[in-house]
Amino acid sequence: ADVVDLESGWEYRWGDSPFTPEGVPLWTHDDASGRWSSIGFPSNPPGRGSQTNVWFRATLPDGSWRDPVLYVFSVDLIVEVYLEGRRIYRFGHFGAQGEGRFEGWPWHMIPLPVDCAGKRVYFRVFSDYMDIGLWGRIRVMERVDLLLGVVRSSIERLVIGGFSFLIACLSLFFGFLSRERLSFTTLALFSLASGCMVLSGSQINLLVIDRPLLWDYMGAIGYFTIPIAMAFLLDRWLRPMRAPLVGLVWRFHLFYLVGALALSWTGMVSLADTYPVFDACFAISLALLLIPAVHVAVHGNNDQKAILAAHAILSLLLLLDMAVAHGLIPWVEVPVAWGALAFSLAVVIVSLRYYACTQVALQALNLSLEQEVRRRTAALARLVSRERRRARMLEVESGKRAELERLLSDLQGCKEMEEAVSSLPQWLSAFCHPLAGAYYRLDKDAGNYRLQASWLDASRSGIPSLVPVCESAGILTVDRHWRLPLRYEDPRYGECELGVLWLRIPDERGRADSDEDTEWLSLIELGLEKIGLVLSQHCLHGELRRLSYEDGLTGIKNRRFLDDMFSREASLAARHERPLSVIMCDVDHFKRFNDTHGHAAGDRVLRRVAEILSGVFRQTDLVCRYGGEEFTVVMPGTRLEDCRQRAEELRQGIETESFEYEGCPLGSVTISVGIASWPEMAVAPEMLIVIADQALYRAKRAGRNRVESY
Ligand SMILES: Nc1nc2c(ncn2[C@@H]2O[C@H](COP(=O)(O)OP(=O)(O)OP(=O)(O)O)[C@@H](O)[C@H]2O)c(=O)[nH]1
Repeated sequence: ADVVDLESGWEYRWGDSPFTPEGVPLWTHDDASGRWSSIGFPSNPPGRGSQTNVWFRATLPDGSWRDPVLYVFSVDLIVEVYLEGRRIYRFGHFGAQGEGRFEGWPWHMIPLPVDCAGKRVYFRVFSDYMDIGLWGRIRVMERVDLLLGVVRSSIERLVIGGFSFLIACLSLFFGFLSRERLSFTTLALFSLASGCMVLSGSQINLLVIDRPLLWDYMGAIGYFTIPIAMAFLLDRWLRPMRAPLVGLVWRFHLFYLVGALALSWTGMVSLADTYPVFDACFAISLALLLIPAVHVAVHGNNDQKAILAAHAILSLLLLLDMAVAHGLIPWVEVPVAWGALAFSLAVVIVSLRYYACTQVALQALNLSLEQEVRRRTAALARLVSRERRRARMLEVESGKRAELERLLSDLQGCKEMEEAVSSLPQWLSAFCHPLAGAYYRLDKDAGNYRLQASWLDASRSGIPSLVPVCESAGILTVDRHWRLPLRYEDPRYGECELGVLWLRIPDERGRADSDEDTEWLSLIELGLEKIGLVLSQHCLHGELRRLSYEDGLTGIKNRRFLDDMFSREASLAARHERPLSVIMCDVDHFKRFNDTHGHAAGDRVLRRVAEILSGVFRQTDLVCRYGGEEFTVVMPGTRLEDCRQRAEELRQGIETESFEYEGCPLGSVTISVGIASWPEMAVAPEMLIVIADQALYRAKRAGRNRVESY
């Protein structure tokens, strides 16, 4: 069908037509050509002055239409259309003076009769806006074609607007996820604004909701918000640099948005009038933002550069649209929607990139978290098993300590060192359990250690029966074994080694430096140390005992020893009915000897007599110095006759001995001997010493150098 542009052959006439009482405008009948002036396009005729009313007329073209309509892109501001004196269309309400209010900038579909060709159509226009008249395209066409065209032209805006809304949601979503929350929220605001702007300009809107002003408000909100979002984003990107001008721009535009909407909503100003002011401010703002934007474009990251490029495209398109709207360049439909699309695509790219980065970061985080969890779980397991081991070890340790205390008290209860030492192997095997091992005792003469005990499967782990002497006083690790010496203090020889303990290092660890090994080692070391102390004690006691029983001059036992031992020997003899004899002997005229040869020579004689005594009697006989030059011999199991014989041997031995002192002969000495035997001579063995002493007295009185019995 025909589509004919009606963009020439127009005439205009300032002012408003008078009307007949029937409402017919007289100017539609008045063909006074002189009052009408021709104009290329029915918009902003010259010589407006303060005029708010103007009429336009044109002759409708020829064409074949079934349902023709006149399509007008836009009108400033309200309009009535007349054909043959009859009003065929009205937008807005004209008052009695031909005045009216702004009611939006919709597109217009003015129905025409089928035979409209060649007829004059009149436009009555009112505008107190800076522009007056028709705007954009004016066409005569088939109604269906117009509607199809409207739908077709709207699809682009609907898609781009919808896309912008989607992007706004996406940006909000990323805003919640991202640390750059405010930047993404601003991008969302920007997308929302451009979406509103694009959608509000879609012509199909009026077919859905025929409220032009509503759509214009929506458009204004979107349009006025764009510089706010733009400047706010720049302000954030420029931080920490101070850019007070940028902050001022977005604050001003926010103030303008709220103020303009509030004023037009309350009717104090026309929404249409807020546009030119905004356009001027927007242009200035764009100029002000140019330098900061260039700074960000140079120094910013790729995301910022992409967003800025989209901003630049949208801003240029908006400036172009502005120039068209204010008649600075001829009318052309500026594809502002494409600017919004460019911006939305930039946001999509940034979001996708951010999403990809987030995914990578999330994966890395996930991985590191998993690793951290694994590491902590392992550490926890290690801690738990260590604590378990420690608890077990503590239990073992307290058991071992109690065991050690028992052993130490047992050891202390022993009378002699040897008794204590003999119980050690068995005890050590119990104390060292569950560690397999062996105990060796040092054989100094042979120069090696002899195996005393081995326990658990120690013998299978290659414990030899002999090991060589090692001088080390500390713990050694030898062939998967610990070697721990058992040492004690001997008052005569200093620190001595009694033996060594060999312990097999537990297989499951195989190391000597783990915590548990260290615990074991220190526990056993402590045990050996304490045992060493008790042994040292025994050794010291033995030495003290030896010293208290020994005669300092002759080295044989003294009177104290005799006193201690004699009662025991007497009881044993009585219990076992075993004979017992006692010899008491005394050097004759020793005073004289001393006086003659000196005390030192006397000492020498006494020492030699003691040696002879020790040589004459059996090991089991007790040879003691009774005091001064008097000696006693206790002979368990010896009858009187044997005793007498021995005493005689002794007497003769002394008599025949040639004493000398420092190479000088001292001559000979004699001894007097008294003997007593049980059961031959006494009722009870305890009486023997007294009886022997009396026999000695008798020998002295009988002339000395003789053996006498009681
Ligand atoms: N050199 C020396 N002399 C001693 C020791 N102990 C005692 N004597 C002396 O032995 C002498 C004992 O003298 P007496 O008890 O009178 O007896 P005695 O002279 O041997 O005369 P009889 O026993 O009667 O034969 C004293 O002079 C003591 O000083 C000693 O350890 N060394």
